[in-house]
Amino acid sequence: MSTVPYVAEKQVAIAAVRRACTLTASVFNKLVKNETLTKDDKSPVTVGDFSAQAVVNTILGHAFPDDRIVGEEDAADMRAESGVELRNRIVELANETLTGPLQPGEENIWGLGSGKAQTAEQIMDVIDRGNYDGGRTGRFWTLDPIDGTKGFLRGEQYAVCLALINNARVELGVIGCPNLPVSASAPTGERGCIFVAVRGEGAYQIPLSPSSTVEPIRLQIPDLSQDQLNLLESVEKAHAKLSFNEKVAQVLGITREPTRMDSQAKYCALARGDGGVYLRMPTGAGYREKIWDHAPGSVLVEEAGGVITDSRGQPLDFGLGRTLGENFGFVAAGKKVHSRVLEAVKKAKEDEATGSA
Ligand SMILES: Nc1ncnc2c1ncn2[C@@H]1O[C@H](COP(=O)(O)O)[C@@H](O)[C@H]1OP(=O)(O)O
Ligand SMILES: [Mg+2]
Ligand SMILES: [Mg+2]
Ligand SMILES: [Mg+2]
Repeated sequence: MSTVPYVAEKQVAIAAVRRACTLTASVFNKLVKNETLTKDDKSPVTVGDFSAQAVVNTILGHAFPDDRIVGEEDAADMRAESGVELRNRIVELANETLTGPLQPGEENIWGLGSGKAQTAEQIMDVIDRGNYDGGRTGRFWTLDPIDGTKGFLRGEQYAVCLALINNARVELGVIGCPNLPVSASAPTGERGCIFVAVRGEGAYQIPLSPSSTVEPIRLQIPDLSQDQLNLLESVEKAHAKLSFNEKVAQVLGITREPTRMDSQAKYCALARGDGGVYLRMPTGAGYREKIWDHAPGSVLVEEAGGVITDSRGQPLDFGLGRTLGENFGFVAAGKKVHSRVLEAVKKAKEDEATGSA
């Protein structure tokens, strides 16, 4: 008799992402000026990022005490003498979310709905449980508490992203998108969805609200016709070489405008057929992509029948540590389109090298 893998992990991951999404959505409406910091790499981080990491790590810690976590944030700024205000706000937000009443689907998750608040020290320690370095062997989670912080700050797309990796293979991915329309055909309609994939078990879209009775939707990347095809790409010019995307689109004969969207919501859009190709090329500034920025998206795309590789067609390696190593960019698409895109990238690179474009 075969058993369905990762049932408990999936339930816990969905509950954790749901709670974190409730937190980030409410923080957005209340954010004030000094609640956003600039990190050493010049990227922004908000009280929402820290407290969402505290919430997810706490839930994972209760459910799977031996599991390690590779999380984007750490508590160093909160521990600094100047960080008192920041710390108090994050502790308040995290406790508010963790002590909220038990939701459907959380019945077996110990520690939730207990009403028991954590101390500041405990919150900082639990955020720092995300300091694991990753690697080739063993089991660990990756967490990006707010992916696309710039999109979050603009009130646009962002995502809470969680994945489980075992021996360098992504086994489970859960992506919460509080601002993503439930259906691309109703862009001004209801917003908020979660995307879930377990290796070998398919990719699904489920409602963000735990009390919704809407059934999961199985996702399969459709075979898009040439005139339906377009590129999914970053909003931020510093994150991806958008001028190169334009050349690739030309080579492919794509006529539709690209869809620009922050965060791993791009992988979710691809998985449900809202756009045919996610192309992310390095800007040349030496940025190394992080495993938490692609782990859940990669399993989602693969389980929706698609393919994800670097721009040379090589598989992504999640066993190298916190980063994906040397950055050759990413190509994700349905099977047939993917090989065409790799050819087009090659051609655009050659044209660039010979100056013929
Ligand atoms: N210089 C950079 N180049 C590429 N990606 C970056 C850079 N700085 C931050 N990022 C990360 O890129 C992702 C956003 O990409 P996109 O613009 O396509 O949404 C985020 O994970 C963001 O981190 P963060 O999680 O802090 O927002
Ligand atoms: Mg960040
Ligand atoms: Mg990110
Ligand atoms: Mg982030």
